[in-house]
Amino acid sequence: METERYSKELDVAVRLVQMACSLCQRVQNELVGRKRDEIKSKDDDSPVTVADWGVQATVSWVLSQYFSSDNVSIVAEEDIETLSKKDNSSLLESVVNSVNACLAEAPTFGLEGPAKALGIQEVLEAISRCNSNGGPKGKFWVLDPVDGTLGFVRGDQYAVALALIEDGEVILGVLGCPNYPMKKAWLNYHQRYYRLMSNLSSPVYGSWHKGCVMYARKGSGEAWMQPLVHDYGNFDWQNRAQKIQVSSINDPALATFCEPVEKTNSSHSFTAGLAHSVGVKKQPLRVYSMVKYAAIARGDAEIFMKFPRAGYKEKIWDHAAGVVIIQEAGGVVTDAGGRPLDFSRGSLETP
Ligand SMILES: Nc1ncnc2c1ncn2[C@@H]1O[C@H](COP(=O)(O)OS(=O)(=O)O)[C@@H](OP(=O)(O)O)[C@H]1O
Ligand SMILES: [Mg+2]
Ligand SMILES: [Mg+2]
Ligand SMILES: [Mg+2]
Repeated sequence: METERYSKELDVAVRLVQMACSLCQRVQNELVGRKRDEIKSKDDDSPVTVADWGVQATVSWVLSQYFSSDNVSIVAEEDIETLSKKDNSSLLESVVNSVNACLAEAPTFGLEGPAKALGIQEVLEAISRCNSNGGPKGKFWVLDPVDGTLGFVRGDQYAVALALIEDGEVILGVLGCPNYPMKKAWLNYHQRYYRLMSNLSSPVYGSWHKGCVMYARKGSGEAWMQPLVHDYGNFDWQNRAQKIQVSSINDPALATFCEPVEKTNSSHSFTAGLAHSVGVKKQPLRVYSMVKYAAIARGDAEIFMKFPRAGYKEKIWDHAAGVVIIQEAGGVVTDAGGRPLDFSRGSLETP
């Protein structure tokens, strides 16, 4: 039956993203509190952390356990170049520890972990196995282990994004948003609390803070959101899933648009001009990462605009999961020319 295709893939992917969110929460608490020396810069000056590598290793390892007969193919953001440098052995050790701590929790998420802890080589192999080139034919997973790493290291919003692509089409998308609560009102409460407490060096996210995981399967006409397992303990988290839909507001004067926090990632002046010209009056909602897609999918905002500077090529892992979730929640995603995003063009770019 058509609707049941990929149900195992979706089930494993949702559990896996839940588990990855738990890894990220642990690392974010440590980073924001203390271990700032474990934030590394990549060649383009963007940050990368134990969580980026740790999630990539964990997702890669679990997918290859569950779908080994499929010759799992994964396109993902990170590689092992920095981690393999002699000077970075303690960083590598932190990654291995975080992967093993995460996999040890696998049964809590209904997944099977390894019989014994993974060694350094196994972790490096799991990260570097995600080197597929993607392309127009066949099936491959796309992973952004931590999207919005800048938000992540600032103790703010970030997302774990996993998607499955077949013959150039996004079939499944799962978006974990550990700092994006199930209800928008809780976010406002959190932000007020954050401002009040911003002079504290310790993590500000208390146990009351709730994150969510969104997911959708292409063609199902449904998109779903569930709370983080980590926030609910092992209690009934799957039954707490709720359907989400994009906003029904179609008057630009009542609409809110989302955009990146960083001006260097998208021109704020260009979007302000565009918003003004179509009658948008409200202030933009600036949020790090694919949480912007999450905000649109459940109707917290109506429009998402991103216009990178000339020369920057968008990566498929920054969009795939978000696009299918928005579409199944009733929304539309296009490039600046009004065309659908093209996920068949290989690992490094959409048009
Ligand atoms: N120059 C430039 N222009 C456009 N986009 C860029 C650029 N540099 C990076 N990136 C990618 O954008 C991801 C974060 O983008 P956001 O749209 O969420 O921006 S922001 O964090 O809110 O400022 C971010 O994803 P992560 O690396 O996963 O954090 C980058 O892949
Ligand atoms: Mg990204
Ligand atoms: Mg990333
Ligand atoms: Mg990055």
